[in-house]
Amino acid sequence: MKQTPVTVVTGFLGSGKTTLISGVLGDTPDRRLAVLVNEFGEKNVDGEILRSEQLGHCEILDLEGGLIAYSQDDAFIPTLRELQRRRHRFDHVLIETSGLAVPTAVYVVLQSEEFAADFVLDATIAVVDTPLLLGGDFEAGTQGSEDAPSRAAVQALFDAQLEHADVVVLNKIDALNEYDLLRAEGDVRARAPRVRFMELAYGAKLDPQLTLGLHLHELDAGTHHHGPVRGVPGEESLPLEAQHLLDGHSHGDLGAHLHSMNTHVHFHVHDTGWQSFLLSTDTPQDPQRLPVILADIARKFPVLRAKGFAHINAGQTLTVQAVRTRVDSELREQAVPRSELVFIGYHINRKKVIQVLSGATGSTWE
Ligand SMILES: Nc1nc2c(ncn2[C@@H]2O[C@H](COP(=O)(O)OP(=O)(O)OP(=O)(O)O)[C@@H](O)[C@H]2O)c(=O)[nH]1
Repeated sequence: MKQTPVTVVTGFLGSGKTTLISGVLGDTPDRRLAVLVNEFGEKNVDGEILRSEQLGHCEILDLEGGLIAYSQDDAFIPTLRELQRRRHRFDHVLIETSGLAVPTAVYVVLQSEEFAADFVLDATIAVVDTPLLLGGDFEAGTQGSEDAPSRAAVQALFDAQLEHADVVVLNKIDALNEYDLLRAEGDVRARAPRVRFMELAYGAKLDPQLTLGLHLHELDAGTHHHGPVRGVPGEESLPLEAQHLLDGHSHGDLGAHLHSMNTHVHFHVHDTGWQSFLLSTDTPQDPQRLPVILADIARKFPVLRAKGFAHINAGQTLTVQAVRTRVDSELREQAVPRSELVFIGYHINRKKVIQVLSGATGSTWE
């Protein structure tokens, strides 16, 4: 049996990974897909969203616990093992990494003795929130300024995700003009010159042919190679002369492999500045007011992402998706027993968020 291709979808918090994957799943009814969703936070909202679309040809598996780790991983490795046993049932595996992860740990696990013969990396796709990129939100701030640590942490992660991508998808581009797109492409190329393809996703839609079955790493599968692809035409496809620039990601022997594991640990040591917490309440929420309140909270505190479900009444639920101060919400005819929102940010103060949220909504959040 051929190796099962694995596509890794990475991208910063709220860039549109789940939306994009959901579109790909909808467009590929003929493929049997397994989707592994890894979220940073106590609750897997993305997994629930994908499952709610009821796509019979896909199996959605949650990976709890934040970041996929190199070893002693109690979520990713057992799940992959489980998929390995049922490999004949799937044509392709998609892994959505958390918005705070760099996908190198996934590569190392895929290349390990246990999995290398059965799985092969197809491509790593990084999804970019283009308006935020153009707005300078992924730039480090002025040294000494109050938000400098948070901005530096955001930039480091954003750049690291791009650095490991084969394909970068410029997302949320619906309202952008050609000049903006060229500027965004230039910015990405300057940060990550080794990216192979740039794609534009209008309305978070991408042709599945540009997403699945790219075979960008197949020729290298036996040689533990995650660097430039040798099988794709064009000058970008040539291997880099200075392979050491790949920071341990292109290697043909075990020594280099071990080296790569060591050099990448720093990306996965959890930066304790990143925090996430789940707040919930039993009190029904006002669907008009809640989004306004959440935008206000993102203005007051370093909350970069908030998402979840709010209980409105016996028959209605508000799905809430906030990326910084931009809050999307949607009323659904579906009941949830209580409101649950996940907040993610850099050094956010849970108590202060509770205070403002409880005061503004007139409910006790805890
Ligand atoms: N306007 C616009 N909004 C989008 C687009 N793609 C995604 N969004 C919105 O962006 C928000 C975040 O989208 P998600 O798909 O949940 O992002 P994500 O990368 O999976 O988020 P995390 O897993 O939390 O990192 C949602 O409100 C989406 O509706 C797009 O192309 N245009």
